[in-house]
Amino acid sequence: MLPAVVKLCCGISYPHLRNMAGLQRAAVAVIGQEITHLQRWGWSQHLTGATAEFQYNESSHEAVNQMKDQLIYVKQGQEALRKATRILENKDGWNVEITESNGDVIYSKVMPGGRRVFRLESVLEADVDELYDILFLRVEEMHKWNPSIQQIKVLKRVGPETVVTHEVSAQTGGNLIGQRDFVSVRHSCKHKTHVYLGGAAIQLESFPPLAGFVRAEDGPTCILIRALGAGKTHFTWLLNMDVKGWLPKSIVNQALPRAQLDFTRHLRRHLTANACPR
Ligand SMILES: CC(C)CCC[C@@H](C)[C@H]1CC[C@H]2[C@@H]3CC=C4C[C@@H](O)CC[C@]4(C)[C@H]3CC[C@]12C
Repeated sequence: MLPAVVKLCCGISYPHLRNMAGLQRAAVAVIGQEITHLQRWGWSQHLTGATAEFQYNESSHEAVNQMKDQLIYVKQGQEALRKATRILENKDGWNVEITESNGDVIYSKVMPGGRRVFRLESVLEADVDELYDILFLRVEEMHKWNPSIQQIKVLKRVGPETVVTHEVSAQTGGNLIGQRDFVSVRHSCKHKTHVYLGGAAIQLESFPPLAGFVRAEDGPTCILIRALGAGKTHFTWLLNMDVKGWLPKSIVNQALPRAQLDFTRHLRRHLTANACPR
């Protein structure tokens, strides 16, 4: 019962909870209560002190530490989403960058510190669940329909709403920036009529930059999908990327909105190819 409650509380699937002895379960219970508390009141500072008041033995130590790690990823994902939505909510300073004949518009804005971020607004012929499935649940299949991506691998499934991913962009002809790889935490927040997909670059000791690759940083970023009815959705994508490497700003600021238009074009094509006959 208890492991199930903890799993429900934090959305973490953790197989060896099932085999825990009394004291270990009690340690987990303390964390479970803490998680419930954090979820109720918002994530607060006391995450690192979550288990401090409880004495647990050696064998449960590792399990508890792993749970703490997982909580940290969830917290990072939530923070990325919060920061990215704050950028989107601030309506000041956005300029139209590109207007497409299909109605897609890309706006851009210079953030304090000088980085230009891009916001794509688009209407897609798909429902919220379908896009959630394609963009979050089947993230590893993205390279199959999007030639800008060489590979996406889920490194850690932290829970149903949070994953840690390794992404490699493709070396395509028109890509002036060159191939990049990213390690990110991706966090989703799904409701019936809207979905938030947030993400941010993270450092993983177990996954240092690969030789021959420039490790770029994506985020804080988010995609917001909103149902419009009649099988249509509004798609907002904040692209906030540090591509790293030595590149003139003008090249980067041209390539990023291009990458957004390419992405949406491939996504539309994939949606049409997958459409069920009505
Ligand atoms: C211009 C060069 C450097 C990069 C081109 C490829 C870019 C557009 C690719 C590389 C990795 C990709 C991201 C990989 C994973 C996700 C998580 C998913 O839930 C929504 C889409 C999103 C956020 C992708 C958006 C497009 C993306 C940022």
